[in-house]
Amino acid sequence: MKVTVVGAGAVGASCAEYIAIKNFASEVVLLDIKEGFAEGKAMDLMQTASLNGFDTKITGVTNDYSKTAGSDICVITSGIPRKPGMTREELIGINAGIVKDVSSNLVKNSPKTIIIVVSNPMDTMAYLVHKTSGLDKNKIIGMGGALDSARFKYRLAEALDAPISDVDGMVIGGHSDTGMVPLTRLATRNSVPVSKFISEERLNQVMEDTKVGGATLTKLLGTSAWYAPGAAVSALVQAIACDQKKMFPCSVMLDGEYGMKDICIGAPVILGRNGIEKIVELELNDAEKAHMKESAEGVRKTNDLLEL
Ligand SMILES: NC(=O)c1ccc[n+]([C@@H]2O[C@H](COP(=O)([O-])OP(=O)(O)OC[C@H]3O[C@@H](n4cnc5c(N)ncnc54)[C@H](O)[C@@H]3O)[C@@H](O)[C@H]2O)c1
Ligand SMILES: O=C(O)C[C@H](O)C(=O)O
Repeated sequence: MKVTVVGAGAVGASCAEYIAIKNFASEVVLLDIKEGFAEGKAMDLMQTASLNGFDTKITGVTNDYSKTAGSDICVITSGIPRKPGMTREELIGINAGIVKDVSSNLVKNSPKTIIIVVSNPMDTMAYLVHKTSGLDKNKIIGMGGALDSARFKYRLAEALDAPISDVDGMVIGGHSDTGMVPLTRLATRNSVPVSKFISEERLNQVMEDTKVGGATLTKLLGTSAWYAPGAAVSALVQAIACDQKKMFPCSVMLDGEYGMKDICIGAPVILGRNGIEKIVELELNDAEKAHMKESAEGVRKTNDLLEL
């Protein structure tokens, strides 16, 4: 199993590290445009192998796509992150060109690859890869919901004063400060709806804190987060590589599901060796449907800025 990660920055390196530590891939190629940077990150990570007990071979390359040939899975993290006060959507001007070039180079060298898009604004970047790469739709996956759901569970556990392993919940919709749809109605603590334990007001607070999860970290860190994003990407890569048939909310091209077409937006999917093996349609209530519709309008507005 060969995995390429483009962008050896904060998220790319974190993702490569988690993939290696989980020890399921034979090879991870880190590629960056900055001279020597990916080589340095790869060497540093390889020097943790004997300490962390993994056999995955990590190599770094400067913009040499021939070294990515035959990748089963490629992850795109190249591009700029936001600074405090910015939205993800403001990154489109720089990141769209980068993502388009990178995905075209990846597909040229690995025509059968599955691509996981991470660069922001992620739903629009996933849409761009759908429109320009020629890959089948099951092979293009946007990572956002897995991270947002992890943050949702963190906030739920905090509100419930419970261990995170006790809680379950999912965030669908767009990966943006206003577009996320945390499904509070379906969130549980050991199968019991969380509304049994906390007030509606507290649950609304959990929802709002979840939606601005990325912005909160960006304000604290001065740039956007990388540990949980890297872990979320590695979980998707593992689900595909190990054919786990696990369910994650991912940005997926819809064709009638959730009443939408021609849009990439977060919805639960089953991930396995073929990438997106199924889109799971949940029965949403009217408020959730309205929230999803509003979220989609926001994503479409950003998609309209693309020069396709
Ligand atoms: N979808 C998500 O949930 C999620 C989570 C976190 C970050 N992100 C996004 O991921 C992206 C990367 O974030 P980061 O914190 O790792 O940024 P970073 O600046 O640390 O790393 C980005 C790397 O991309 C490289 N790069 C730029 N152009 C390139 C090109 N054409 N080819 C190859 N490499 C190139 C840069 O040299 C840099 O090393 C940002 O757009 C950020 O918003 C998304
Ligand atoms: O918040 C960001 O800009 C980065 C990423 O999308 C995140 O949610 O951490």
